[in-house]
Amino acid sequence: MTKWNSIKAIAFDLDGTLIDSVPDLAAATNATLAELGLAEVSQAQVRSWVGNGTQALMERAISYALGREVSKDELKQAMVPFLIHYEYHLEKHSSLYPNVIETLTALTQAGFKLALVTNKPHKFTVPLLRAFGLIEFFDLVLGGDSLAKMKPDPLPLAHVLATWQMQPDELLMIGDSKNDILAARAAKVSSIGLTYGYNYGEHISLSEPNAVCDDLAQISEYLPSACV
Ligand SMILES: O=C(O)COP(=O)(O)O
Ligand SMILES: [Mg+2]
Repeated sequence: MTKWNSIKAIAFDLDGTLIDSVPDLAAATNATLAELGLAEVSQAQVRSWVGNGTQALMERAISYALGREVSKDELKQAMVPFLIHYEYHLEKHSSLYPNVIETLTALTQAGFKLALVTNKPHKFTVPLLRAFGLIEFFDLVLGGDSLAKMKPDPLPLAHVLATWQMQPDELLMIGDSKNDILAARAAKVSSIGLTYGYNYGEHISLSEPNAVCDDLAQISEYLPSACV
């Protein structure tokens, strides 16, 4: 098995990688749709719409419920209740995937620096990380609105590299979505795709990450046992 001996830092995606957040995203989506007098959608539908931030999720949900495109104004109005509902639901029915704490603990102890690079708005990311006891693992947390562009743009990963004064071959991106893999490729960073998360209903291997894992614990097989 190839080991990436140059890796010193790892950028983790959040939704579908560390936390199964769809139950709460679906609850907030449906509470918003109900306020707008629209029919509920299923968790499976929400799962296929997650990936480009909360605004894109709401746009997809309302457009599905209305059966037509959503205007900028309609979306802006819908985001007001959605943000309130998501703040309320946030972690209530979400859960950690297997081996998350164990893997992050082992990586930290081995000396890797960890960044969290999500498309979720920053104001939800930090409380969610806190609620699941993850915040202390990360030296840098970037939300989808922290910079001018979100994944699949390479900007967030370029920001991590610049902040830590690292070369692309020293960083590894781990995520469940094509947005993570495309962002990594564009930043010339290697990536591992996870099969258990959300990827618009597509298998992550179709996005051609450098490796594919079914469980987060498997990523250590690709890394040196200690970061020197
Ligand atoms: O908020 C989203 O749509 C996806 O978030 P993620 O980048 O952590 O998967
Ligand atoms: Mg994700």
